[in-house]
Amino acid sequence: MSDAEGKEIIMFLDYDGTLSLITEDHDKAYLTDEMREAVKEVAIYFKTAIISGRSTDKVQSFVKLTGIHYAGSHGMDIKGPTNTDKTNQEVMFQPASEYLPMIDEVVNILKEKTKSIPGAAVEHNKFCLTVHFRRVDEKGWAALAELVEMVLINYPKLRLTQGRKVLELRPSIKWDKGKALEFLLNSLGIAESKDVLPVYIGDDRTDEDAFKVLRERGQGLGIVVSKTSKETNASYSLQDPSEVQEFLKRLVKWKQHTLGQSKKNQFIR
Ligand SMILES: O=P(O)(O)OC[C@H]1O[C@H](O[C@H]2O[C@H](CO)[C@@H](O)[C@H](O)[C@H]2O)[C@H](O)[C@@H](O)[C@@H]1O
Repeated sequence: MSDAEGKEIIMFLDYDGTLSLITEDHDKAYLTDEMREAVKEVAIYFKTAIISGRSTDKVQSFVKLTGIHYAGSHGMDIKGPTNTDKTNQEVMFQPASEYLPMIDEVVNILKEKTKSIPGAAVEHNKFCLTVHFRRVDEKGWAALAELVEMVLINYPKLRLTQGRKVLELRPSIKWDKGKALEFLLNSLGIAESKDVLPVYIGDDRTDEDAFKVLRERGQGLGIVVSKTSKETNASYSLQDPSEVQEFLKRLVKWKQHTLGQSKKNQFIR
C-alpha cells in the first residue's frame, strides 16, 4: 500500500478468471454476490473500469453495476459510466466498428463448420469472436484449430490470438487492453499526472498488453491472477478470484482508514 500513499488509485479489472471463476460453460461464468459487492465498494472510492474480451453487453449483464466504465471486445468497445439506467451508457470509443459485418459473417461460418466437433462453441463478442475448446476432447483440438485457421485465410483483416482454452479472432488493428487502459487514463484527464496509480488485475495473455503498458510507463501496478508462476509483465500476483475479492475488500478498508486519518488530522491542525 505504500506505493499508493497520496495517489489516486484507478482500478482496471479483467472479468473471466479474475472476477469470475473459470467455468466449463462460458455462458455461466456468473459473478458471485460477494464479488459484486466488493467491486461496488471499490467503485465508490476509486474510478473503476472492467476490461474484458467479452462483449460489453455480456460483461455488463454479468456484473450488473452502474457507475463504472466497461471496455468489452478486448477494449474495442469502451463505454462510460452511468449512475442510473444502464441503457443510457455513453459510447466512448469503438475503433473497430467497420468490422461488425465481417465478425457477424465469420461467427455464422464458424458456428456452421464447428457443428461437427462435439463440445466446440463459438461466442460472438461483438467486435471479435471466441472459439471455445474447453469442452472438446483433447484429440479434437488440432482439427478445430485447423478449421479456424482455414476460415481465417479468407479474412486477412482478422488475426488469431489464444486465451484459456479459446481461440480468438479479432480485427488486426493496433488496439488491445493496454491501449484501452491508456485511452481511459487520457479520457479521465489523468494520463500525465504523477499522482495517479493505475492498478490492473488480470489472468490471461491478453491482460499482458495492459501489464506491459504499466511497466513501460513506470507507473502503476500490474497484478496477475495465477496459481502457478509464469512469465508475465505484472509485478504482483494473486492466486484466484477469491484472493482478488479479498484484495479489493482490503483496498477499500485501507482507503476508509486513510480518509478517517485525514479527517482526524484536520482536527489536530
Ligand atoms: O478478458 P476476459 O474477461 O478474461 O475474457 C476472456 C475470455 O473469457 C471467457 O472465456 C474464458 O472463460 C470461460 C468461462 O469461465 C471459459 O469457459 C473459457 O475457457 C475461458 O477462456 C469468454 O467466454 C471469452 O469470450 C473471453 O474472450
